[in-house]
Amino acid sequence: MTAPFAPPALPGYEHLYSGKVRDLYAPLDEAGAQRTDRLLLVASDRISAYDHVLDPPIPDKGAVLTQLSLWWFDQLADLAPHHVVSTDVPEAVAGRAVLVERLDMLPVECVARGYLTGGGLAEYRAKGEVSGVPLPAGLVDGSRLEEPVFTPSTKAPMGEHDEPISYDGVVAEIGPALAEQVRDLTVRILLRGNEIAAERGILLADTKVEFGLRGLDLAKGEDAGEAIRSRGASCEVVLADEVLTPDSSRFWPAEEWEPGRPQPSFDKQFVRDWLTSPESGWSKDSGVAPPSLPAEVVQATRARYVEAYERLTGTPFA
Ligand SMILES: Nc1ncnc(-c2cnn(Cc3cccc(F)c3)c2)c1Cl
Repeated sequence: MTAPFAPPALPGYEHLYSGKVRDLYAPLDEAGAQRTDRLLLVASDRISAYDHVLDPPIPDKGAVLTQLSLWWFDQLADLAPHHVVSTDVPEAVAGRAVLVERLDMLPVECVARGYLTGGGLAEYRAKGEVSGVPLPAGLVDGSRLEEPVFTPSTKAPMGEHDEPISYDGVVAEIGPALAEQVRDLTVRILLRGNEIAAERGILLADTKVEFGLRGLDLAKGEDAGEAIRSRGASCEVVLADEVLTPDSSRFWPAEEWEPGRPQPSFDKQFVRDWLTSPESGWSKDSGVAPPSLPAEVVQATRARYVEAYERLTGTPFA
């Protein structure tokens, strides 16, 4: 992906990969070779909407979401060990990068939904179920589910959309023990997240987490999938990537929740409203890149990220 905003070169690190809004680096050892036990996860200020990376970046978005994720890892430490090693990172990415333990990642996007919307709602409307789980009749956009439903998907190749898979598909991919463990953990993480967030006026409609294995000890050239299926059940499951951020989860302002229509996004509504207003001169089905966001939309969006962080953590964003 030729990112419009090139990720910074970081001395002592090699850039490995860039997603829409995040960049991945490998620390180098004294000989200049990639360390194989660590990664540097960098959150940029880029914001994505309607499958486009928008312009300009949102100042401090990367730092706010990194600090929020670190706070959640700490809140969830009794549920699952995590991959964070250090926040001692290069000055160029201070506050918005994390040094993490390199894990053997499970090839599953672990999604749990506490409220029905988006792709889950579409599947429900078509089939009366989501990811093979039957749901009661009469649910509408934004309906709260009795308990969160695990709706996993495969990790699509770069730039493509993840494909929903059934729970049995997850079992086939990673084995029954790990499948049950990640389903249970994903649901518990969303429940705990909502216990904490609801008190602060935020609903987490759904979330996507990723897990990696500690202790798989892949041999050179060994097939990871095979190793996971055969030895994964005796490894430690570690919560990786980012957790319960507005980029990995749908954040809704609790006081505006009203089932039966699309819910406003806590953080992205100003962007969506402007992009879909006549003022932008853009149409989301046009397939062309959206115009640059006006300064007031950028500032209002920055303020919503800071507000989410301060409400949830109870700490002023520095
Ligand atoms: N602890 C880990 N061990 C091994 N791999 C990963 C890993 C690989 N990819 N991703 C997603 C991603 C995170 C940031 C920036 C990107 F561009 C992509 C996460 C992790 Cl977090």
